[in-house]
Amino acid sequence: MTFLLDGFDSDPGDSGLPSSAPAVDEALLAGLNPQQREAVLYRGPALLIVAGAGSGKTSVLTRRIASLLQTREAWPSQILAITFTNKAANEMRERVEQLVGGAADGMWISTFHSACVRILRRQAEAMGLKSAFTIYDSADTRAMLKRIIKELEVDTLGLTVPSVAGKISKLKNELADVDTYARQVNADDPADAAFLEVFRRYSEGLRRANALDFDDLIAETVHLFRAFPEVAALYQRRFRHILVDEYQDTNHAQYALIRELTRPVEPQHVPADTRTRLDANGGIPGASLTVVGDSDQSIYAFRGADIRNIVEFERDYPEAQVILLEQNYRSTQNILDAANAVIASNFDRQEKNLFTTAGAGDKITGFTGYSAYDEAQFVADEIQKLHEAGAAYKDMAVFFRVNSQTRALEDILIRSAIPYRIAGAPSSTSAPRSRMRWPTSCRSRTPLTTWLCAAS
Ligand SMILES: Nc1ncnc2c1ncn2[C@@H]1O[C@H](COP(=O)(O)OP(=O)(O)OP(=O)(O)O)[C@@H](O)[C@H]1O
Repeated sequence: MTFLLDGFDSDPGDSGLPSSAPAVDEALLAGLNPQQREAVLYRGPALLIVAGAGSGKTSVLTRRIASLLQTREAWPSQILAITFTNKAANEMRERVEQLVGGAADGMWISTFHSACVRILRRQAEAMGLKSAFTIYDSADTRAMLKRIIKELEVDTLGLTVPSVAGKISKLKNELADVDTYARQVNADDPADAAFLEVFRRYSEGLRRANALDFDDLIAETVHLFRAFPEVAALYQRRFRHILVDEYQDTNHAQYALIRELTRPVEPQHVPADTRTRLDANGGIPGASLTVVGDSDQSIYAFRGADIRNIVEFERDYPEAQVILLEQNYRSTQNILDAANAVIASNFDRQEKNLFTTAGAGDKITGFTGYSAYDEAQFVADEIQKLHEAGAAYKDMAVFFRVNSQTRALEDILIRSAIPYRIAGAPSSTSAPRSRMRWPTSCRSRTPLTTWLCAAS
């Protein structure tokens, strides 16, 4: 087996982890508050930046990366920055490039999934896969599961495509495969036994198709590193600075991946000609890890995010430095006080108190309506008032807890001829509206509802 990677065993300067502040160009630090500045400049094995909403974490992360490049503490290829979305990765790359220009070329700024795809394509052979493996998206997964459930006729046991897909995803995010699950399953329970068989056939189907699903990308990379320490060592040697954004939303597999990547390189995996500083045992110290997050902003618990990853960071990395970013640059103090009061009752959180120098601002208005339509009418009236006072519609936003709540507001906005756009969810108006909105009236068949039903 041959392993190919970019040249990286020649650090710029000393590759160790200096603990004193580096000589960073002051222009890069311009405008930062003292905590942000410390978060950019701190050097050590592990750093947790607890960043409240709107506290400038993106500015800090990008400047931290830029400072590593500018001071030549790292080659671009030695930096791995992980974000949660491709959009965030592109934005971060652009912002780093604005700060250091072409010096950012060759740096890995990507999502967990993209980074794992790159690693797996290079090392696929070790996994018994062809490097041109296919990636199954959720539609491919659903199609295969639908076929398997039908073949096995297990829908009668309550196994649906979404429930099975969700359970398989959860297991993979916990790094459990078919064999691990088989050991813990209750074989006397027909539904459990059926699920195990579906999971088994699904895994075999993926392998026959030389395919991996989204969750496999991360789990298989972890398995690869654990099964082939020499492969893990390649990436441990390569990435000397690992930065992870939105750490509160990492699941167990993502957490395990970061743990593998930040392990020290064992002496037997250190090339004889390395110019990297070695530790007392002749190995290479683990990569420097920076994570940014906020337990109060965790939003992915439903898909396996484990808030303990951030809350227990200091246990996992005992030498970690913790820096709190509490100054908010987006909101007024009244809004922050309300937010602080709400998040104060979150469990498992790092204590912090958001503040601003922007002043108290307007008071918050609370309104309790009698119905969803009552609430929606209130919102629409407020929008009209603001608009008449000179505010542009595009500068206003309405937030919802669940997508289904858009329906009442959309109805009222349409009626009031207020232009709007739904972000992040399908518009409820694309659903068969009259049938869903007037089911009772349709049965009563007044002339108006008859027409509405006919139009649906
Ligand atoms: N030191 C600072 N002085 C003035 N403005 C700042 C400072 N730091 C950040 N900001 C501004 O605060 C806003 C939020 O910054 P940024 O987007 O980096 O924050 P964030 O923590 O990533 O936000 P969120 O997590 O809520 O998305 C931006 O408009 C940014 O320009």
